[in-house]
Amino acid sequence: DNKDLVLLDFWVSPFGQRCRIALAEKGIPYEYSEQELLGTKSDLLLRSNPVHKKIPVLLHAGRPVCESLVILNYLDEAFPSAARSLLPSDPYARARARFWAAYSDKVYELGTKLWKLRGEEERAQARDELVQVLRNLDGELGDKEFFGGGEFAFVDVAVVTFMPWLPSYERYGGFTVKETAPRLAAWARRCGERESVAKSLHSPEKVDEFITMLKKFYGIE
Ligand SMILES: N[C@@H](CCC(=O)N[C@@H](CSO)C(=O)NCC(=O)O)C(=O)O
Repeated sequence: DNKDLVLLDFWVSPFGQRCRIALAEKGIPYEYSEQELLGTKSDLLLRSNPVHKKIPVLLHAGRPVCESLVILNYLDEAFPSAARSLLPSDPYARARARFWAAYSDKVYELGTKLWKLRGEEERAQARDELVQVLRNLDGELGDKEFFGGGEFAFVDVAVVTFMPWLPSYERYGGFTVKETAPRLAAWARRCGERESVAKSLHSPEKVDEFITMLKKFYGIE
């Protein structure tokens, strides 16, 4: 295995999965290092990301790169001869891709509130905001095959890892993706046919079990 590249990760993390999909798409070998997050974090993780103490962290020749989208950008720049790039070459297209990839984090941020917040009002607010985020993503995708246009690229990698979480968000939030963002739902199925995606994502059932476990862990009914 390639000691030069180590990914500190957590099996169900959509942020870590972004990196796994990018590395697979680019054909870059690396060592996967599963981290303990709910118990005692490893010294390696705490040393590598002392600011956020979060995964994913990419260790490249021992030097830590933190934040999933920063890692995706870094992979394009540090491995220019890899099988493919994820960002387009045009500066304006790159700017738009970075905007939408960063925006998609809201899916997870708001979705988490649906199962974590105790107040009915706060949950309803989070639901309404999440529905709007999904509508905006659906609008940006439009009738394109992928967010990257004709090819699966940067924004697609950023967004697709949240898809297995949506069935749980639908149930906790009381909405359907089919009605809210039908083109996004179809796009998610298309992405799931790619090997890099299929081998990195877990099933909605597994994700839902994980959420149930987290609710118990946090003592949320
Ligand atoms: N903005 C960051 C988010 C990473 C993150 O939330 N990592 C979580 C696991 S996935 O939900 C994490 O490491 N949590 C540990 C903790 O919060 O203690 C990114 O894009 O990399």
